[in-house]
Amino acid sequence: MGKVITLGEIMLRFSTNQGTRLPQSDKLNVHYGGGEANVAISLANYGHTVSFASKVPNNSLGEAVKKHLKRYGVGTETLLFGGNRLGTYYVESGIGQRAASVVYDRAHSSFSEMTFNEWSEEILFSEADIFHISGITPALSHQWRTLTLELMKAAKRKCCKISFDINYRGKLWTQKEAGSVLKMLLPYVDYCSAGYMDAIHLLEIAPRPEEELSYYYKKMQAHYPNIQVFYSTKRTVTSASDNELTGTLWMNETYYESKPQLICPVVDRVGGGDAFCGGVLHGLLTKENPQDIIEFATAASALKHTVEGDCNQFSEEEVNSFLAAGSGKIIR
Ligand SMILES: O=C(O)C(=O)C[C@H](O)[C@H](O)CO
Repeated sequence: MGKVITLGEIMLRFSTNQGTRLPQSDKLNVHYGGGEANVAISLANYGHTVSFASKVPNNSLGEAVKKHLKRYGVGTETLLFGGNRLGTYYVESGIGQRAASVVYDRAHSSFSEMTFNEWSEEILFSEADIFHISGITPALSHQWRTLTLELMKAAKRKCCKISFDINYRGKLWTQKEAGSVLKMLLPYVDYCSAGYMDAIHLLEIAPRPEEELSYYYKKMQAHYPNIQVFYSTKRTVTSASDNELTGTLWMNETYYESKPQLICPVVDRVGGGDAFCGGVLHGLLTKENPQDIIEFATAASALKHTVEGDCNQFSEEEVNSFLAAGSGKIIR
């Protein structure tokens, strides 16, 4: 097992019940969300030593975040307290052909207003194998663009592998802004979650509709030869409650695809990408065979779609038995 540090913003998430729009809701379900916190929880579920670095207000909401992370076995020694508020976001659940939609209310949060590195490099990266961060963080402020780069460089000095999920969020910044920041960050990355939309719209790789995903991975690696592993999912969406998910991986200059996983019905898609990322990182830390890595990560993501909330709720054993049994079986 390995030691992993993930860093990012954690938020309170409020979501409607299916079939209810936000403006008509008089009750909302409460969960925690945040891409990097979700990855930390997946890895803790699989038995890794993992700590989450963030900043939350020094009040009972911040204390509740700490309890949430501890409940899953995520280390909180790098969770800072201070600042003004805990970011929140609202999810209007999708149903049938109507997609889910998100409203962020995270301006002036304790994390987004950080202006300098408040962590000690020693504490943050000591004995860590992987430092995981995502494109959501540099989207939060100009200061975070500089800080993300600084932290990546510091992690490299400590010989950590850098894992980066592009996680483009169009409600936080434009493609142009994201593209120019990515150019600065990607030279430090070892493992990258990026799909063909990222390649075309953010990394300026000319679209070639006749080409498969492997073409884009090859092109991205030609631009960034430091990145050893690329991965993403291909999703066939038949409706908001019915998806087929295929995991893809570029590793050792070879393209791998998982068998497709049918998710029917989709209970909650949010966090599916983080569960996939957690599965890939777990695979990179523990598995030899790239095909096994991508099968595990895709199954982990498929399972996440069956539960409410952003976090993966399944252990390594449960993901493996889902893989072995296939969907739709009773486990006795
Ligand atoms: O969108 C964000 O900024 C979040 O981190 C919220 C969710 O947890 C995330 O999108 C899931 O990947």
